[in-house]
Amino acid sequence: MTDTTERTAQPVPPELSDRTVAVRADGVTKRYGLGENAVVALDDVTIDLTRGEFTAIMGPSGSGKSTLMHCLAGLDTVDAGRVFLGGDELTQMNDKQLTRLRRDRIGFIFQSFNLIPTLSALENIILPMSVAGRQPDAEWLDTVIETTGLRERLEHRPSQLSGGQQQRVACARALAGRPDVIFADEPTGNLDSRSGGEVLKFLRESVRSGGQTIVMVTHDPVAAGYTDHVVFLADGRLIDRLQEPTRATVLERMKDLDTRVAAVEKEPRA
Ligand SMILES: Nc1ncnc2c1ncn2[C@@H]1O[C@H](COP(=O)(O)OP(=O)(O)OP(=O)(O)O)[C@@H](O)[C@H]1O
Repeated sequence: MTDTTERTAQPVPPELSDRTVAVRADGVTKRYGLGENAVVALDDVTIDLTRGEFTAIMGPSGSGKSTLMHCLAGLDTVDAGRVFLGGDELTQMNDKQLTRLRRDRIGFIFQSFNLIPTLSALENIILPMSVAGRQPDAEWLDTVIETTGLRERLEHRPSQLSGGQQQRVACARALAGRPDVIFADEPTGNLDSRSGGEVLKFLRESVRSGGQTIVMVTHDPVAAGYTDHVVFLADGRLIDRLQEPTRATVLERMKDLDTRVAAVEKEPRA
């Protein structure tokens, strides 16, 4: 449950009250450094991510993908603009509230799996709930274990699992608490194409059958082809979107991206 007592009440944009928007960035700007050395990592980014969709964030290296993900997930502060998770404004929350929100309402999947080496697969899967003092929903946990194909591996430690199996543990960990949204940062970056494909199929299935909302940063057009829609960043700005992407249409759009990047770079910043 969200504690609203510690933050200043701010009007929530009315369109968020229909509950179809899972995550929203509204005019978000993020700078790193000061003065001449300042880097504008995000430049007035406005985006709505729909509940129950699988979204890919793509763009060239340094375009702001990770920064956007971190700002949307309450892992980083913004310099201007507002970020919402459902009807709750992250940019009005203090550190304690953000920690609680990330723990209770957001799942994370990282390229490097980030499993605890001394814990078994099952202990890793239920760790966020254990930390939060919550009991896993036994039926849902069983479904997650079944669909990730980990039943025979639950007692194994991460070092006893393949990369693909470790990432499936990380996926199961992210899904087990039924978060409002899962943020995945290059989840298949350390996997061979077969294991990567299995993880992506699983993520897509959790969106299609389970109604999960997933936001994934990726460089890979194949990975983006598993999603419902792709947003493209260049130089900290949102420059394009693609619905129902396939590997081919993503590749085609990426070819066009260089031209667009050149055009964006010519535009003066506000
Ligand atoms: N902590 C930081 N301090 C200073 N500059 C930063 C910091 N984090 C990111 N940046 C800069 O902000 C810009 C956007 O970085 P970001 O990591 O979001 O890009 P990205 O698209 O995720 O890149 P990549 O695909 O290479 O991971 C880059 O110019 C980067 O150098």
